[in-house]
Amino acid sequence: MVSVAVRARGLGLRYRRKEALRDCSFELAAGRVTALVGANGAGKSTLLKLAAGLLRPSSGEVEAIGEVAFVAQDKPLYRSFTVAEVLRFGQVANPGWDAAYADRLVEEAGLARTGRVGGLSGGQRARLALVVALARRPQVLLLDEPLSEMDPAARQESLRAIMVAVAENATTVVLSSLVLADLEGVCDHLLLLDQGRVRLSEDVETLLEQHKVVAVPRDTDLWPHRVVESRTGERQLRALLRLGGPLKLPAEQVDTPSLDELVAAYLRHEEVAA
Ligand SMILES: Nc1ncnc2c1ncn2[C@@H]1O[C@H](COP(=O)(O)OP(=O)(O)OP(=O)(O)O)[C@@H](O)[C@H]1O
Repeated sequence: MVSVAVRARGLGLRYRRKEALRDCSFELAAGRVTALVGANGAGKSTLLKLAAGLLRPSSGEVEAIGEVAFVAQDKPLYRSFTVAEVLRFGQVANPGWDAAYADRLVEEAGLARTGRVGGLSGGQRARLALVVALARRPQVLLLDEPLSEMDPAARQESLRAIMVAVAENATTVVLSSLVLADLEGVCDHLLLLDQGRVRLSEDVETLLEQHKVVAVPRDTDLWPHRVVESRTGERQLRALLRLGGPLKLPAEQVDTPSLDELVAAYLRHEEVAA
């Protein structure tokens, strides 16, 4: 049986006037990497803060099992501290701190120990925040747009560090991102938020298997498949389908979408009520 590391049931959060999350239910398996995606304002940060215990739900509940580390979008670190001081503070504040691992990660990130946080670039600060989170050896690692300010090399290295942590400690990772291309091949699970609701919470492999892009004559009957998105030309119909059974089309009319394309199509199209 798969053990669950993060579980939400009927989770809702209302900021004064704004309902940021509504009736969200999902389960994330331990040791998996979840990409949390959605448009600006969809509720990603709110969901992570709730899972980290920094906000209290207005309704329902969310539970993360074990030691949780959360890195917020603005990567809060004391600007007047040096990198070495940040690490020392991390050690004092966290009983599970792995100092040797922290040193190694700082070295890999090329961060000078004597440099002050205030003098780091946004991307370097993001890497340091990630080091601090990883060095706590948490069971659940919640990262709010961890890669957004990093250059491509730093993104790759940070993702690698996260993947090593997952492999070594079976860490459960949830990371939000607006750019999915980075996460393709890294995430096992997709949690897609749409205006505060869970639109998809599924295994990435299953999602990719169950969606196809087809280019067919206009009058083709697509039943029993569900059309996520379609574009009709003069004679052709191009559609992203969620399969409702075997797809009986010639191979040249069928393509597999990338995860990025799939998510973009879902985000462009609001759910049509059944
Ligand atoms: N402190 C707050 N007070 C009032 N409304 C808020 C607050 N924080 C967020 N919101 C609103 O709640 C909704 C969800 O915000 P949230 O930051 O969770 O979205 P997000 O998906 O993380 O967005 P982004 O991709 O832009 O970071 C938005 O409409 C936002 O304006």
